Amino acid sequence: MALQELTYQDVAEHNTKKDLYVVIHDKIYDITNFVDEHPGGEEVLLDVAGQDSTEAFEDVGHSDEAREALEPLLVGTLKRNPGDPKPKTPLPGAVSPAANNSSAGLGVGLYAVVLLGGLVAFGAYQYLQQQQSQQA
Ligand code: HEM
Repeated sequence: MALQELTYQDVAEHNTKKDLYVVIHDKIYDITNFVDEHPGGEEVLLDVAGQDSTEAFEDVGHSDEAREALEPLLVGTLKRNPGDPKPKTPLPGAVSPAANNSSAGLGVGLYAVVLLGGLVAFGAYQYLQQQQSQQA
């Protein structure tokens, strides 16, 4: 079956046990027939029915097997509209370029702040040393 492009609103309509879609890493899965098989129980899946469950899925630390179990359930990809929630936490080294950029941006930003703080402290230390040696 060809993959559909669905919006959040479309996915949100599939939020019952008999018709259950979830979004994981911007891909849409029809997990209706998987709910009863889920080793983690149906409750957690019903909690995220029709929603982005990337975070919930990744927080559990699902195995490669679990990821493989997703493949046959794929029905489409997510089409983000302006104002939709941002992508959830990406996989380490994830394929989604948008998600990757945002996390890389934060990482680099954080390094920059730490580095800058270090430089300022070092500069101040040097300055004080110089002042002291001039006084002596
Ligand atoms: C929608 C696609 C999902 C699939 C295909 C899936 C698949 C699996 C599989 C195969 C396992 C067995 C352990 C493993 O191989 O990692 C598992 C365990 C588990 N899953 Fe999921 N899962 C999905 C979504 C979720 C979500 C959204 C949650 C939300 C919290 C969740 C919570 C859990 C928990 C708590 C376990 C551990 C159960 C235990 O060890 O007692 N799963 N899942």
